[in-house]
Amino acid sequence: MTILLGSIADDYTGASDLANTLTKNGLSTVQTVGIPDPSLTLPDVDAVVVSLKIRSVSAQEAVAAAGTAEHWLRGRGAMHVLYKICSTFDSTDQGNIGPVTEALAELAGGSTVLVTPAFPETGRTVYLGHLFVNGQPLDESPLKDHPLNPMHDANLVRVMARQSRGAIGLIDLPAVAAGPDAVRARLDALRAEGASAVIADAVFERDLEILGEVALDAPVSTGASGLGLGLARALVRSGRVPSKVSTTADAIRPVGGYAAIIAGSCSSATLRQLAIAEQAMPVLRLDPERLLTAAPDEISAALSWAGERMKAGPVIIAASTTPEAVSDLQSRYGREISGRAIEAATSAIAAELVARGVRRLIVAGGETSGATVDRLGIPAFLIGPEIAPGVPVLRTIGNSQGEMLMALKSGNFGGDDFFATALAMMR
Ligand SMILES: Nc1ncnc2c1ncn2[C@@H]1O[C@H](COP(=O)(O)OP(=O)(O)O)[C@@H](O)[C@H]1O
Ligand SMILES: O=C(O)[C@@H](O)C(=O)COP(=O)(O)O
Repeated sequence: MTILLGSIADDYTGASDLANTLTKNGLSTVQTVGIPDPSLTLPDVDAVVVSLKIRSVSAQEAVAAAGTAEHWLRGRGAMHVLYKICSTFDSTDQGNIGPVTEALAELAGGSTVLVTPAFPETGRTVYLGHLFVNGQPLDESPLKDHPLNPMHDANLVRVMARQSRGAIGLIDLPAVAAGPDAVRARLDALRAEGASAVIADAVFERDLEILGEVALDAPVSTGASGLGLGLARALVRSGRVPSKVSTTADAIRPVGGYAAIIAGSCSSATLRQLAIAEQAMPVLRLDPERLLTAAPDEISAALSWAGERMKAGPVIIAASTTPEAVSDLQSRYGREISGRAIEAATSAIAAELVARGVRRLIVAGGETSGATVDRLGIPAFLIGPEIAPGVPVLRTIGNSQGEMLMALKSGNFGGDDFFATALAMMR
């Protein structure tokens, strides 16, 4: 397999979001979970997105894992590697976007890296280095209440500078709108001033097409699905994409079995989606405190609750709760401990449901999805049709339970009726 574009995604929902965007924009794509075992047969594709779970680990651990993935991707022919980060720049002052970006650049010979989390289709735009989420500055958006990485600064030049060794520059919208040569000139000037990375403004898809074209001049870029769109369209325009057989149709053949939804995201979008779904299907609200203090009992109670119900139709099991309840739990048990314990419990429930016949599984939340996919031991996914911007139907490859259909929903993505829409596409 020789690939054109490689990507390292910092979480699993983000990886499926990017794989969806690349597929929609002309690159056949497969999503792997970590570096696949050499015995796993992958289809011949244009792009591979390696999913890692490194968004909230230490910078040192993230750099090491990303370096190994980069080596694997380059070994398969990737000329360009995109470090896929969250469109809401989820990270802390201690990492990991800056350190991983700088490390990947060094591995590739030391270029200044173009960085943009803009993804206009989902309302993420960057202007004068400031990130807006559906029109609200990042620090006033629901991301200010994220359970693991609350975002309190919309100025990405500042945010990334706090995480980086080198200086961070800005390529503003007038330069981007002026076209690829103006961006190249600005990038050269910032490189001469010693910038290790530059935040690039982008408001419309045409801005991302320009940035994608310029990004391909270098071996590494950092961004969200919007930059993926720009890179894919630039590769297609350049005539470098051979026509390969689409794997999408294969990805949605029905699998049967029971259907379940596991939610660990506490984002406002997921809370709304759960409230809507609750009117049409059974929803179990887990007791988050018991997931920390009496997990085995709470897990077996959830499995008993699901037992007969899932034979009649899809069921939802959710740990998700309001920002007030999250901070109350965290003030008593700690942020990290609460998050990880709840992920362990929700993934254990998911794995047991699969053992009992669930073959269509939707997971809401990035960390929650990562824990679940790891627990199930799924090595890779084919990319099916889009359920909502950023969320495709996935078909598992190479897992011991047999083929399953899954959707890994970023907490913030999807319309109010996301769960019903997804279930209708997963038969
Ligand atoms: N009731 C709760 N209280 C505290 N933390 C929770 C609760 N429910 C879920 N969590 C944790 O919140 C985090 C949500 O992150 P994630 O799954 O990545 O969602 P998102 O996609 O919205 O970022 C996870 O670590 C999850 O275990
Ligand atoms: O870029 C995005 O917004 C998503 O692809 C993503 O990474 C979301 O992360 P989670 O909200 O933690 O799922």
